[in-house]
Amino acid sequence: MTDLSSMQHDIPADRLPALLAAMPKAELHMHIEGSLEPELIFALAQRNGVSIPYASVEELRRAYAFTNLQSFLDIYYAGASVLLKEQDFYDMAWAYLERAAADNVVHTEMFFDPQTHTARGVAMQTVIDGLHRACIDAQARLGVSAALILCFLRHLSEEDAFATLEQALPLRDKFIGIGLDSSELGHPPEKFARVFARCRELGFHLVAHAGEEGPPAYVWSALDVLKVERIDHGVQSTKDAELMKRLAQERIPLTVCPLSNLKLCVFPELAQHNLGQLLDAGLCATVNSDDPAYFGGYMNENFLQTFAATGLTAKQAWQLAANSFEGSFVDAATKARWMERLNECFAQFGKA
Ligand SMILES: Nc1ncnc2[nH]cnc12
Ligand SMILES: [Zn+2]
Repeated sequence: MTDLSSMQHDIPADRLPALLAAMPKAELHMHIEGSLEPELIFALAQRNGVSIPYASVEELRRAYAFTNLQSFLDIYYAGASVLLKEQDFYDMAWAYLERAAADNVVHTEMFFDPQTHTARGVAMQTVIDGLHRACIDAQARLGVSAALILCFLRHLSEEDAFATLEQALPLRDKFIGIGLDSSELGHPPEKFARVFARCRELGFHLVAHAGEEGPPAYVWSALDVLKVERIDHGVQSTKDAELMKRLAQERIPLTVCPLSNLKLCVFPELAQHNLGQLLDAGLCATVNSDDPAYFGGYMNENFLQTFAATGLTAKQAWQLAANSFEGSFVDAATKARWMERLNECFAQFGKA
């Protein structure tokens, strides 16, 4: 039997960046529309004859200076306006999946925001078919398993969420879960109590953004009212000791996104990020990219920059990867296989 705890300590500090890049990992929190790179936005705008209010890729990239979540969302929704055809959704997802494979992501659960597209007259089927086809190809051609989670936009009404669910139900075999995203403050989870109850009856996995900018109370109500299985972000939970105890005891996964938190000014510096505190308290915290095209990094960049800034260790790297498998919506046998790959990777680095 391998002595894992000594193996995790035996990795020399100068090998940590290579280990972070090489270790197998799952991504549980990324918005596929947030993977649209400026170059692809321009290419799709030209292909579809859509005009965008930026003269060049550089000018668009310069606009990515955010002060909070809303300042980002305004640009993010504008960027998504170039997506019209099934092939557009496929191309966007495929570009992300290739990047994920390069970062040794073995499994990804991708959020999508159908209301952003159906409000512009794009059919639900166009959105889901394009994304789903990329997921199928990712398994076959990249060896990456990929699944979709449909998110309701919380700045819109519950009635709109119900209508969106109705439109998506004929395609229910193509997504595994339901999430809640967009402007958090002023839109508490309980606004969506009834539609989440319906999604639960239908057998979907449930997640929600909570405690990104919003208070710990939103994390409580995501758990108790919406009955979600994971909390997206959740970094504000450290302000509530009772909540921290509950999250640790129930091993509720928190899908933390360090570069997103930095770019949206949730933390003033990456060095002040509370990821280490969440791990030390025994929470099932994970690292994720959120909207990688907008926040300056995909998975490995999130790991590398966060570890460099906060001094997290190889043992914590192992814990984060293990947490990502634990928190994923796959069967136990698949999780066990990924854990073996993770341990093999650490054993290799321990020897080198
Ligand atoms: N970080 C984030 N928070 C809430 N909604 C989002 N939609 C895309 N990224 C988001
Ligand atoms: Zn998010």
